Amino acid sequence: MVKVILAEIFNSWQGEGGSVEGSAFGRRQIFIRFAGCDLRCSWCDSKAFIDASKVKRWRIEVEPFSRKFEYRENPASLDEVIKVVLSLDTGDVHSISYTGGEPTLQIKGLKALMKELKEVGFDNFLETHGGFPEFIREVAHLTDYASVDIKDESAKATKDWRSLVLREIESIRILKGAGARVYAKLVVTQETKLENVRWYAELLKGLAPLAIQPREPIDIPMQKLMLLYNEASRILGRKNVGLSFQVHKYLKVL
Ligand SMILES: C[S@@+](CC[C@H](N)C(=O)[O-])C[C@H]1O[C@@H](n2cnc3c(N)ncnc32)[C@H](O)[C@@H]1O
Ligand SMILES: Nc1nc2[nH]cc(C(=O)O)c2c(=O)[nH]1
Ligand code: SF4
Ligand SMILES: [Mg+2]
Repeated sequence: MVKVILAEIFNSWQGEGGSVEGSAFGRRQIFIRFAGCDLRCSWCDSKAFIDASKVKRWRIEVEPFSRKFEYRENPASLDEVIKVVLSLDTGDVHSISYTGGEPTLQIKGLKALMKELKEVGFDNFLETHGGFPEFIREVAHLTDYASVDIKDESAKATKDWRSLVLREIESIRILKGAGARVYAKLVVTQETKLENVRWYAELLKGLAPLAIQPREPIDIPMQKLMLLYNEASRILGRKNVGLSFQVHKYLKVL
C-alpha cells in the first residue's frame, strides 16, 4: 500500500499566482503539503518540512483559519488523506493544491491521490519546482493547473542551477502538452540579475506566462522590480507577465 509523508492539510484561499493565465489566485483550495524536498532555496518559507525524516507528524487545520490543529503520525495512508480532504470541503473548493516540500518526490502517492480526488470531482492544481520532468510525465494527464517555479540563481537552490532551469522548462512543456493550464513562477530578490530574467523569458517565450513573485519579506526595490518586469514583458509579450504576492501572508492565514 502506498503511503505519503505529509506536513499539513488545510483549506484556504490560493494566495499566489496573481492574474496571469492559469493562476488560481483567490480561489478556494484544499492544500496538501508534502514533506521533503531535494532543493534548498535560501528563502524557502517551508524549511521546517524539507527534511522528510524530521517530519514525524502532519497536521490538519480542523476549521479553516482557526489555527486549531489535529496531529497525525507519518506516513499517512491514502484513505486517511482522502477522508481528511472530504471532511475539509466547504463546498466552494476550486481545486486541490499539491504543494510541499516537493510533491513530485513522492510520485506514487501523488499520482494515486490526484487520481482519486479527480474521481470524486476535484480539479488538481500542482505546485512544483519542476526539476523532475520524468515524474511530471507521470502526473501530467491528471493535472488541471500547474504553477512551476523557475528557480533564480539567487535562490541558491542547487549547485547546477542552469540545468535545473532547463529541466523546469521541460516540465512546463510536458504539462502543456498534456493540456494543463500552466504558468511559471519566478521568485525574485535584490540579487536577481537582469540577464538571467532575459534568459528565463527567452526559454518561456511561446510556452507559458510568467508570474514574478518578490521574495518575502519583500526587500527588492520597486525600480528594480519594474526593470525585471519590463524586460520579461518585452520578450514574452505584455499580456504574458504579471506580479504575484503571497497574499495569504498579509491575511495571516495558512
Ligand atoms: C514552498 S514551495 C513548494 C512547492 C515547490 N517546492 C516549489 O518550490 O515550487 C511553494 C511556493 O512558495 C514559494 N515561496 C517559498 N518561500 C517563499 C518566500 N520566502 N517568498 C516568496 N515565495 C516563496 C515558492 O517559490 C513556491 O512557488
Ligand atoms: N494560502 C496559501 N496559498 C499558497 N499558494 C502556494 C502556497 C504554497 O506554500 O505552496 C500557499 C500557501 O501555503 N497558502
Ligand atoms: S523547492 Fe520549494 S520546498 Fe524546496 S526548498 Fe525551494 S521553495 Fe522550499
Ligand atoms: Mg507557502
